[in-house]
Amino acid sequence: MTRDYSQFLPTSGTPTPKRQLSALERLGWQPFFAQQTDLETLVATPPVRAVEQHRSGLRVMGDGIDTTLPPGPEATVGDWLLLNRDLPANSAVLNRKSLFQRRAPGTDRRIQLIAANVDTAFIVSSCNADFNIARLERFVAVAFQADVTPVVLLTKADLCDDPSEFASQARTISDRVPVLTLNARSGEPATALTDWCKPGQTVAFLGSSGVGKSTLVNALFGTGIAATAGIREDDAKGRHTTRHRHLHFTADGCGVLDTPGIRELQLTEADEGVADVFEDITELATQCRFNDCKHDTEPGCSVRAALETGAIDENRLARWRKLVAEERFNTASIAERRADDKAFGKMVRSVMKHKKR
Ligand SMILES: Nc1nc2c(ncn2[C@@H]2O[C@H](COP(=O)(O)OP(=O)(O)OP(=O)(O)O)[C@@H](O)[C@H]2O)c(=O)[nH]1
Ligand SMILES: [Zn+2]
Repeated sequence: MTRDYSQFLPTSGTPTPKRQLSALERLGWQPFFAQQTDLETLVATPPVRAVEQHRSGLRVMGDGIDTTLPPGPEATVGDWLLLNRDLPANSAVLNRKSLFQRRAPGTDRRIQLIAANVDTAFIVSSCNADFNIARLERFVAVAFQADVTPVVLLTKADLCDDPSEFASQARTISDRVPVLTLNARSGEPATALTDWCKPGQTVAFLGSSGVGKSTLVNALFGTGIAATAGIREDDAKGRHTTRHRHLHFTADGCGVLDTPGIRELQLTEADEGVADVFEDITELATQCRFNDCKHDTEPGCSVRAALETGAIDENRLARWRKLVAEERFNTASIAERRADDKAFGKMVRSVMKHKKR
């Protein structure tokens, strides 16, 4: 039998909708991964994607492959590996397009890999009291840092008199972040999210409890959920619960990442993500006279000057200060934290002083 290896090779641009996707493409195989290797290697060590993380190992799927790798590879859900059939624990991990990671709590504070190769992060909040601009900015910073495209979804638009009020607030976060309002319980998500939930794409949902993440995931899967790669578990109350990290695929071939860890991602090692969200303020800060300007009382401070002319918003500046402080604190090691304790206390007091509400 002659096998068709053309699926391994990079295609130019995005696949045309008419072409039938290969098994690998339906798992999220993209030119980015194909370009890292060659045909010979791909035949000897077929690519597989990590879809579930268990204590006992990593479940991986490929073209006609569904197996569990013993612990060994430094890999997480979403990763692409080249399966070494003789020594599965030695399977090589391909370079990642994107990566969510966090620092473990506790003393060693190791970096933990949360999810790899996510294309779009839906940052979910609701058109009600859950809506909190600072929290949204924090999630957007985490997504930027991970190299994942953030999209803000504001659910429960059907329960709110004026959803556009929430949307316009969310649009002030960054002009690089689309904002949508919707009723997650209606037919809207299936059509509103199609730009991002395309075959071969991988998406994740971030947001606090009760905002509608599970409802949105269910809407994407429709009734086809039982036919997907990973079957979801239900607890006694019939509510969907996720006990381990899990990537499952819609009938169309869009990967949906379900992980409890990703919902409460901390802001750590995310200075670039924060800088991206507050691009304007970051840019101004580079123009201050002093490199270490605290934008407080220093002469020649561009940030304060912009504040005075109304070029930047006072509340937004306060949120930036708080996010920068939070990021620094989370990223610092325990030893650094002890050493910086005094400095940090001072920084917090200074933030509080600047924060009007
Ligand atoms: N009317 C209306 N109800 C919604 C909407 N989105 C979610 N809900 C309801 O809000 C409740 C919480 O939704 P979930 O999807 O369970 O929220 P979640 O974000 O998955 O919550 P956790 O699993 O706790 O993280 C459910 O009763 C949903 O039916 C919406 O857009 N409109
Ligand atoms: Zn300054």
